[in-house]
Amino acid sequence: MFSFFKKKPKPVETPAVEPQASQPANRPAAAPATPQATPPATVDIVADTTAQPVSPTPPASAPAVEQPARKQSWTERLKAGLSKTRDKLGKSLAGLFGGGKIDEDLYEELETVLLTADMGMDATVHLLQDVRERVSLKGLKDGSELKGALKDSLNELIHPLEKPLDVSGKKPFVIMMAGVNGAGKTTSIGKLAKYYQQQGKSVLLAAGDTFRAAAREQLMAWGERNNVTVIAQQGGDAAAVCFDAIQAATARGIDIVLADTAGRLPTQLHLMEEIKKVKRVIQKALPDAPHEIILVLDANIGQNAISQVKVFDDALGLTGLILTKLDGTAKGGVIAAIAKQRPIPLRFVGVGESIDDLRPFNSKDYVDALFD
Ligand SMILES: Nc1nc2c(ncn2[C@@H]2O[C@H](COP(=O)(O)OP(=O)(O)OP(=O)(O)O)[C@@H](O)[C@H]2O)c(=O)[nH]1
Repeated sequence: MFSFFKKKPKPVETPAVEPQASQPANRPAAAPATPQATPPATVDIVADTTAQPVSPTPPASAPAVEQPARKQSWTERLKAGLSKTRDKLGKSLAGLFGGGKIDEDLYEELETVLLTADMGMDATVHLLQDVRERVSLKGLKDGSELKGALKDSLNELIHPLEKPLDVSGKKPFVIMMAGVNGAGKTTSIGKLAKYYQQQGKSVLLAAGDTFRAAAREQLMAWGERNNVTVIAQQGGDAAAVCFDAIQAATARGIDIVLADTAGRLPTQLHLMEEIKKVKRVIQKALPDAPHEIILVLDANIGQNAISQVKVFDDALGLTGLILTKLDGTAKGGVIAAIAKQRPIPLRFVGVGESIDDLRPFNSKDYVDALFD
C-alpha cells in the first residue's frame, strides 16, 4: 500500500548545490486544481522507486533555474527581491524625506504611503503614532530626519516576528506545512530540506498533498535527486502518509520530518477539518508532534494574508509562518500588518525560486532592504 523510496545515504558533506540539485521542487506550469473533498477517482500510480536509479535529468515539471554568473549574497538577493516594494515605497517616501517641515500634511502623506505598501490600517496607525513620538522626543524638525525614525519604528514593530526555528531537542522534529493552493508549500519543503541537509541534519519528507498527484511526484523527484527519503501513498489519506512518515523517521533516527499538505482555502470548511485531522493523527504517531505548524503565505495576496493567518491559526494553532514570493510583489509591507494583528513568528522568507532563496527572517535586513 505505502510506497516509499530511499537512496543510499551519501555523506553529509555531499557537495552543497549542484546545478540540478539546486532546483527547487517546482510545480508544473498548469495551475493547481482546488482540492476536492474526496480524492479523484483515478490517481496516478506512484512508481515503486525503491530500486530505480537516480535520474540524471530533472523531470519536465522542474523548470531549469538559471544560476547567476556570480552568486549574490543573501542581502543582495533580499534587496533585489524587495525591489518592487521598495520602488513603490521609496518613490513615495522620497518626497516626504526630501526635506521641508514636519507637519500634519506630511503625516497624512506618510499614512497614505504606508497603506499603499499593504501595511494595513492597524500597523499604519501604530507606526504613525510611534513616529510622531520619536519626532517629538528627538525634537526632529525636518522631513529628511523622518526616514531614520520610520525605519526604527518599523524595525521595532516587526522585530518580535524574528524568532528562528529551533529544531534541536526533538528527534524527529516534525514540521507540518499548511496553506492555500500555490502558496509555495511544496517548493518551500524542498528548499528547507536542502537548508537542513546543509546543516548536517537528516531529513524525511511526507508527501501529504494527496490531492494533487503532481505535488507528490514533485516531492518524490526532488527527494530522489537529493537523497532524501520521501514517504508517499497512492490515494487520498494525508493523515496516513504523515503517520507512516513519522514512524519511518523514528525507526531510522531521522532528525527532521517535513510534512506537506494539500492546498486549501480557509473557507473550505471540510478541508479545514481534514487538516485538523492530519494534526491529530501526527499527534497519535508522536505525542508532542507536530513540533512546528507553519502556514505558508504568498506575499502577493497582501492584506488577505491576515485573514488566512487568523483562520489557519484558529484551526491549527500555528507556531510559524513562511512568506514566499516577496520578489514578485510590491506588497512586502504585509509583514508589518502580521506583526500588528497576529504576531506569529515569521520563520522564513522567500525571495525567488532558487534553492537558496528561502532564509530565516531578519527584521533589520528586511527594513534595510526596504529603505536603502
Ligand atoms: N518567485 C517566487 N516563486 C516562488 C517562491 N516560492 C515558491 N514559488 C513558486 O510558486 C509556485 C507554487 O509553488 P508550490 O510549492 O507548488 O505551491 P504549493 O503551496 O505546494 O501548491 P499546492 O500543492 O497547490 O497547494 C511554484 O512555481 C514555485 O516555484 C518565491 O519565493 N518566489
